[in-house]
Amino acid sequence: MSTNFSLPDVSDPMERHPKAPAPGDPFRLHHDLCHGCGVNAPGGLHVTVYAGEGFTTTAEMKVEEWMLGGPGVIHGGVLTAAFDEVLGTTPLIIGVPVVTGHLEVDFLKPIPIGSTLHFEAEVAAKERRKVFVRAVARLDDSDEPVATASAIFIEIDLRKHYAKYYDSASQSRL
Ligand SMILES: CCCCCCCCCCCCCCCC(=O)SCCNC(=O)CCNC(=O)[C@H](O)C(C)(C)COP(=O)(O)OP(=O)(O)OC[C@H]1O[C@@H](n2cnc3c(N)ncnc32)[C@H](O)[C@@H]1OP(=O)(O)O
Repeated sequence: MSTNFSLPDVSDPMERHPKAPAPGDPFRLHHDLCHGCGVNAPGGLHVTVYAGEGFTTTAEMKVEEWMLGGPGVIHGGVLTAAFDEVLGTTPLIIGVPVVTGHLEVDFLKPIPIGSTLHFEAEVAAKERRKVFVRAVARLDDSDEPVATASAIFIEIDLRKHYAKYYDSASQSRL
């Protein structure tokens, strides 16, 4: 399948899930070995995503030496993984567990090792099982975006989707 990020003309109605964290509160870890958020993931990003107002979220990530790509700057794949985590957690604000179907990243500025990235994301629309999410990343000393990302996530039945791969998937928390 070949896809572009293109918002539907009309979104399905969306509501903040009653069990979504309050603005400023973190989403609970979904798996302790998750490369994005897991506290026990070897070489993981250890990103915590926080609920914002409405359908928005925020997150931060310290850009560490091991994330290096070009000399002194972050690797594009590491940044993409961070976006995947932030964007992929955001649909939980409407109570929808998802997997990534399509992810686009625009790399706008070099991102130095030692800086801190600040992410803001929002669910922009939902159409049937597709959830459209956008995000922007900025550095702590600037309002200027250094990268943006857009993604189409696909709603899944967690137990069915992961049953074949990991029989305790049903124990993961949302
Ligand atoms: C262990 C426990 C974990 C617990 C978790 C909790 C959640 C907490 C989140 C934390 C944050 C994680 C953040 C990281 C998230 C990843 O990185 S997930 C890992 C990477 N992604 C994957 O592995 C997905 C692999 N792909 C697949 O499994 C299947 O292709 C999919 C995506 C489930 C779709 O298959 P399907 O269910 O058969 O869907 P299908 O009926 O073909 O299509 C349904 C709709 O989606 C559209 N669609 C399908 N594929 C695509 C695509 N690639 N692009 C665009 N649209 C698509 C179709 O066009 C269709 O649209 P409409 O016809 O309604 O317009």
